[in-house]
Amino acid sequence: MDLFDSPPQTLLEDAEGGIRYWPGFAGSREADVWFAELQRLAGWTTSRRRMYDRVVDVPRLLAAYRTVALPPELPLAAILARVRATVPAPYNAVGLNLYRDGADSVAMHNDKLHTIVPGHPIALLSLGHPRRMLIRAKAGERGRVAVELGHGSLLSMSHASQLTHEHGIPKTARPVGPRMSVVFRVRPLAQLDER
Ligand SMILES: O=C(O)CCC(=O)C(=O)O
Ligand SMILES: [Fe+2]
Repeated sequence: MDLFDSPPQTLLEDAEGGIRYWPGFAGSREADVWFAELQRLAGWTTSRRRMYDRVVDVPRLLAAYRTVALPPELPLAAILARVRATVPAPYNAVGLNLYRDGADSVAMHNDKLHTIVPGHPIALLSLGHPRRMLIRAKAGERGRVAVELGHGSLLSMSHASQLTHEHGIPKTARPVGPRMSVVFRVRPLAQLDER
């Protein structure tokens, strides 16, 4: 069977496709090129967030585009076409995260519900050094799944899964190189500029 026809691993089942993982979504040479171009050319920014009574740096770099205005020097249109062929949806926004080293992370969360349209998935391409994602039920037994998001892999998460589960990329003390995620979402029109 061709690598690109490989079926996904199902990490969570629900009525909307659950959470699925394609380890070999992109070939490693192609993923190398995407990583290098995005690292060099995307409009990376730092951000600050209120955490309780403090304002802290978001521990990763961010970039965001609407799919109707993708900069032509970035490989995002090609990536989007490939992602849509595997996880079809009318994606209108792409957010990029760059984890510079093991100190960069994203805390356990679900994607903000007012910024994603019900019924549509979130599709997440990973590039660069593998990092572990934890997925945990919000209630009940709180069973936990860990998935090592490899270079060139794709993860899809249903909208429904954002109601029942949290996900995050914990910091790691292991020496790790940079890792990027390229996250396609269907945003409500009024929320297109929100991350
Ligand atoms: O980088 C990742 O794999 C996760 C990013 C994420 O959860 C988000 O951007 O909401
Ligand atoms: Fe998320």
